[in-house]
Amino acid sequence: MIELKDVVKKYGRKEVLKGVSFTASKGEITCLIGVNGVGKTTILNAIMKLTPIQSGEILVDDEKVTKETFEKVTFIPDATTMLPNLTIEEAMDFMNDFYKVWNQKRADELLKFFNLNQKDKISSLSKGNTAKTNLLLGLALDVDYVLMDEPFSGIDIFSREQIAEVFTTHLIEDRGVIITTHEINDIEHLIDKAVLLDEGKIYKEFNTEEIRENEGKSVIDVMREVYRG
Ligand SMILES: Nc1ncnc2c1ncn2[C@@H]1O[C@H](COP(=O)(O)OP(=O)(O)OP(=O)(O)O)[C@@H](O)[C@H]1O
Repeated sequence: MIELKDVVKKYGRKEVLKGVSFTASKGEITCLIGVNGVGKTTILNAIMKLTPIQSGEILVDDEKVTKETFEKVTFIPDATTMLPNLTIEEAMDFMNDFYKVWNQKRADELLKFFNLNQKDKISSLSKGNTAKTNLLLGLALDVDYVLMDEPFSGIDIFSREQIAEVFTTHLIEDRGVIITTHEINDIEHLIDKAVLLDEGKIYKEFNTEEIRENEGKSVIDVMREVYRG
């Protein structure tokens, strides 16, 4: 389980996270939801220690984040291009050399799943194929937790559907996923838990199936209540 306990993050004097606490379990897809600038990416960066926090705690499987944690967690950034000068094949070789948790079999399956051509240079890929390549390079690591920042950002409906489909396959397996997205429609039916952020705090955290069954509400219904008052 990934656990944030009362995390406070400031950029200069601006307090972006004002005591954020939530958990994300293995085997579940947890979706961070909130308007632009609320701090979703900051949370993912803080989990990866890419940005320091002022107070609070972040635990992975009950332990503080250390270098070893990164054999358990991978971060798939938004559509920015990783390793632009390489072909997809060269990027996979690079990952293979760099990470002992690289799983070539799963990489080959993902290549096929996303219909990518491994001879293509990454800098020449469309935005949708760049996002798919980023997902391939992240999901082919044998780690327990996957953090994804806006995997659907700026890409067409068909690519979004294909990316959403990967969540329903064995390629995700029983890993824990934390995802940020504004495209809730694409994955509403796939997420297990929603964490709604507002003004630097968790406004609401709920199990999507429970709220569907008990209150007959979708994630979007709850978002409307929260953000539109
Ligand atoms: N490196 C930085 N230096 C200063 N301020 C920053 C930095 N990174 C983010 N911020 C600010 O922190 C706030 C939260 O940013 P963050 O990117 O985490 O939001 P977000 O919820 O992911 O937004 P979006 O939905 O637009 O991606 C914003 O006001 C942003 O301007």
